[in-house]
Amino acid sequence: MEKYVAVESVSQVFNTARGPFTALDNINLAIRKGEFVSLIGHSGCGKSTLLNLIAGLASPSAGVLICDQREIAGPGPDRAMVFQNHSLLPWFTCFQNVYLAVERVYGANESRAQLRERTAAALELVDLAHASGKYPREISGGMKQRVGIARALAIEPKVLLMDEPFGALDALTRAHLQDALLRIVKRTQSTVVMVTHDVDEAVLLSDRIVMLTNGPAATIGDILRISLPARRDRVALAADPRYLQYRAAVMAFLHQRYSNPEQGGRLALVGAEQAKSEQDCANVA
Ligand SMILES: Nc1ncnc2c1ncn2[C@@H]1O[C@H](COP(=O)(O)OP(=O)(O)OP(=O)(O)O)[C@@H](O)[C@H]1O
Repeated sequence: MEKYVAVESVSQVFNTARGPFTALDNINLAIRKGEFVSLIGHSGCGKSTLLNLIAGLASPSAGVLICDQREIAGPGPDRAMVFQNHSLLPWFTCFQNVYLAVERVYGANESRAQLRERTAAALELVDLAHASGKYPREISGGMKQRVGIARALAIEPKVLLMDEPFGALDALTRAHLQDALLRIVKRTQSTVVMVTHDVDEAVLLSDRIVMLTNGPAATIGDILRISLPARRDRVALAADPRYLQYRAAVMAFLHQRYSNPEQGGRLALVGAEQAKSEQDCANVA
């Protein structure tokens, strides 16, 4: 497998008032170009910490992270982040918010007309050309989030990093944006790493789901490869036995092998055999 993003023996220890806190312990993950990978795990297990390391917003305590054969040593235009909170500048229009990012990356080498063209194309990609002159306060939460995605895509990052991008949205808007994201990344062939809490979202969008164990010292507990057609129709998938099987496997990991730490701590590993037999039952049901 041609690895494009690589996380090699990465650990992250934070210095806290109560001493060192190991958030991540020995994470190894290789992601190929164009792959869509979701990170899932209970609250506080270290998903954002891992995403921030790939973004270059923090350095690991141990190990190395690589993007396109270069060590990640800080943030760069090859990796763009979309946050749960869209973080748009309220005094700028949608167009200006996207333009600002485009100018920062391409301003030195391209004319203003080219920068405007890039900005308009990105807004078009998320179906927001009609709202480009509006201010963030004048548009809905889902539209703001789409501007955030346009801003990230406009700089043509090699890797799109998303931290619960649809977490704050209602179910219908979320479904609409998930479908839009699937279409967009198919068109742009972007490599995507997305943090999510939503099992259905993970199965619908991902090529692989990386499941993290509970912290502290979280590590990768399991990786599930999703072999579903690239063009995924949520309505058809809802009754697809493979979809239900993948869903059950993630649920078994989250609720049996590693249940919520806030509801009883790190439970004993149920074991692959039991998880598998439960998964088989779910398949039959
Ligand atoms: N700067 C920091 N200093 C100390 N501890 C930190 C720091 N950042 C994160 N942590 C701790 O590391 C662990 C992982 O945090 P992280 O935010 O990555 O989890 P998460 O899986 O993204 O959680 P959530 O799903 O709730 O957003 C948590 O216990 C958190 O308290």
